[in-house]
Amino acid sequence: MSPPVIIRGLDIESSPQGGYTFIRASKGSYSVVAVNNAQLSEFPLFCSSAQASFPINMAVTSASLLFLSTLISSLLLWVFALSRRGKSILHDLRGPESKSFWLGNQPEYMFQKGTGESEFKWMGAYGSAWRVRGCMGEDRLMVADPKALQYILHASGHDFPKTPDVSHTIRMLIGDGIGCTEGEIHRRQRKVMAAAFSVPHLKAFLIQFQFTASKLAQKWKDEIATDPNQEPLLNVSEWLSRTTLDIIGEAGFDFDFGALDNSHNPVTRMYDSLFVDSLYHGPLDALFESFWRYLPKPILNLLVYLPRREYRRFRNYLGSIREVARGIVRKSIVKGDGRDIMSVLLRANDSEDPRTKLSDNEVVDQISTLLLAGHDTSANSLTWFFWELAKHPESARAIHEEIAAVRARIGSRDFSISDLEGMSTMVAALKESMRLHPIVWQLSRVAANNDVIPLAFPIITKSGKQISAIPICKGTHIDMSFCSYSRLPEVWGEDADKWNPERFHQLDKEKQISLGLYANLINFSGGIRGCLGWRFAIIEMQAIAAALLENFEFSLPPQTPETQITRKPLRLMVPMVEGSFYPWMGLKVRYLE
Ligand code: HEM
Repeated sequence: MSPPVIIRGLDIESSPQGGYTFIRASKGSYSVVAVNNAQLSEFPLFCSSAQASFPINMAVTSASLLFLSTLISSLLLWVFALSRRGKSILHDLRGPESKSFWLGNQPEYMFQKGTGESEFKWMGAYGSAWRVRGCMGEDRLMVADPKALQYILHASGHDFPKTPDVSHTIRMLIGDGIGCTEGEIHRRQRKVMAAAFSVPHLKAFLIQFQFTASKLAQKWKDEIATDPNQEPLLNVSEWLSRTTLDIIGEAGFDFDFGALDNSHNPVTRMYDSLFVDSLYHGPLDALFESFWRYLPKPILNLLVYLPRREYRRFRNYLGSIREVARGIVRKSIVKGDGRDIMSVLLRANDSEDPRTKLSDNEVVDQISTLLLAGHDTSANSLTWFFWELAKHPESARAIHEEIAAVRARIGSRDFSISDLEGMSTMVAALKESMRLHPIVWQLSRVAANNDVIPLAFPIITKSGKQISAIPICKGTHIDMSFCSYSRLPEVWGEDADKWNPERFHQLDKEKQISLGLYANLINFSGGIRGCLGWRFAIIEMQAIAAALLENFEFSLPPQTPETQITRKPLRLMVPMVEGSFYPWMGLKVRYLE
């Protein structure tokens, strides 16, 4: 009897395919117990012992056919993988051994318990660049080196596009928005969108950020007033997510999602669960997605119709968001003179050459892009910031004092951009928290040509040579490990693993290799695909942080296995406690009288 096959992500009670019913048989495996509701004796999936209702000869024939086709395809894949391995010139790079030909090292970093645990170990052993194995023996390059990242993101234009699997997953969520277009289409979309992110426009949003932040502060005061200990445990991650959804709604599209007022708001609820299915991703998903790069686009576009819960969720999400987005575009066109991002974008688009203008559908899909790119990203980054302050009360105290001093100086008016920028203790703590917790913890790219990647910090190869550049072949996959760069001792100092906001006052900027868009951090990526909303995010995060830290103090709840936070490596790095299915960052919040 062949061993049971692990199928993750299937509903236990029923499967959409052909009326099979599955039950969990043993550790993570599933067995078929009924076909079209006819009860069978239980048998592991794909096993030939379905004699209870299949005729024996039919079962044997199908099993033999299955065995033969598996053997032939395995052989073909093996030959294919070997031929690819021959082409790779990464084999002299040091890197972790892989336990599986099929999956390589992928499970060690895609499904690790805490984001970066494997990469930090590898970086310690091999330096700032190393080889990892992808699926089917593929050699991939993993880099944390600032010069290498600089070269891939900034210097090489469109020579390192996104990998097709990643691009396609993004396309399932945002349609044809800027996040998944390449080459000329990307250039065209970015030009129009950049107009909406000019500095004067963004500065005008400060009032909106402050209005929504004070609404959140009022909600928390109400929660505190009704708590018997005046110090409730709040899921800060969820509150911030609702706050930033309302902000991007108002500032982005002059649209009120009402997320802070109503947690049952359908859009908020869609976001709450959008990525939960990736919790169930397992090795088979990694293997499946590694084939995507060989599929032509028309076939890729059909994948979303596969009967998987995750894809169904993505389809429903994109359908609903496009409905909302069409309404927003209609309203902005009628209004004509709005100051929100979408209105500015529409005006910029109108004055474009008709040949390079965004089509109506492209405009609609920029809304889903901005919603996805511009809401949980800021919320998540702020969540880690408040967590760090709860762990480091001395830093929090210094910030409270700094804000109080500014308040004493300016009286009751709102903080201006220069007041916020002048809060150097708070700004340094925000940077330090972003450095320790880059929520986009890695990005993958593929080399469009044979190339040579320069390194700032030379590495030693397997054959003992010291090299300061890595030659790569066209088609090589590169995993840019943002979480590793952010802890590189050569860049951040020997205490790179530790919380030390002071470092941002002490770093020798002359010695650092200029990378990324803000404070030499890589959180916003960089170059031609760098985050368009980074200034928006910085002003937004500073405004929310100041509004909350002027009023509240954060502390950790008693630490038990149930309250221990892990940095879950989902599509974004999110806080979770073991066994939960939603982002969770429970902090005790006290009102500062
Ligand atoms: C702390 C908050 C944020 C972080 C950490 C962040 C991070 C990133 C990163 C890493 C990328 C590159 C993704 C890739 O290459 O696949 C990106 C792209 C992008 N971000 Fe952000 N982002 C943040 C906030 C925002 C906000 C608030 C907006 C809009 C209001 C925004 C809009 C965009 C857009 C439009 C792109 C696509 C750029 C392109 O492909 O050319 N982001 N962001």
